Amino acid sequence: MKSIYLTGFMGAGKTTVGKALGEYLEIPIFDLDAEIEKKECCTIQSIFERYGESYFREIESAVLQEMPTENTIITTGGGIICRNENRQFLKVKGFVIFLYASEEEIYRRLIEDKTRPLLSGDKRANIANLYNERLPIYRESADMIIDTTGKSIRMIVQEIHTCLDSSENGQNDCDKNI
Ligand SMILES: Nc1ncnc2c1ncn2[C@@H]1O[C@H](COP(=O)(O)OP(=O)(O)O)[C@@H](O)[C@H]1O
Ligand SMILES: O=C(O)C1=C[C@@H](OP(=O)(O)O)[C@@H](O)[C@H](O)C1
Ligand SMILES: [Mg+2]
Repeated sequence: MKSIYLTGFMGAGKTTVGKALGEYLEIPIFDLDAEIEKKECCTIQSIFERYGESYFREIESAVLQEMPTENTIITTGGGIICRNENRQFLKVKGFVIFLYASEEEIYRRLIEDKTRPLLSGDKRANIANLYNERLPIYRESADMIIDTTGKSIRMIVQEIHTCLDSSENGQNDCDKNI
């Protein structure tokens, strides 16, 4: 089985859902941000502060390509789809599940968050700008779309499981209209 890559905006629940999905399906799971922090011995915030976003993006692409491409769940950072190189990699190597959440829900989930450098300052405006810019790209690069808005982690995991089963049987009609 090709590895499953969870994509979506910051706060969509990629890291949280990925961990629960890995436990449920008994598949190993890697979180790209956690792998980057391990490799750099530094938090994501410090990497942005010290070296800037473009350095972070270089490391992110390199780490993406180091991850197993079979039988693994990879939870990506929200910006993975910004680079064409990464989109091509995901398209060829993986099965991409876009975790959607409404902009309002993203804001609610991240209202207290201080760990995401791209949201520092005017959080509402930063979310709105990036969200509108990225939404079509998440959609286009997805093999499956799951709406997480208002759903518990358990519900999302079960929905993904059901959708993966129907996709194996040649059907994939999960939340195509988002
Ligand atoms: N379905 C959900 N419902 C409510 N809160 C959620 C849900 N999924 C994630 N969260 C919360 O949103 C925040 C961001 O989740 P996280 O997994 O780090 O998202 P991502 O990795 O996509 O940025 C965390 O506080 C997490 O507990
Ligand atoms: O959307 C982005 O550009 C980013 C998302 C973050 O990961 P999460 O999506 O897990 O928050 C992290 O990779 C970094 O702060 C940049
Ligand atoms: Mg994450």
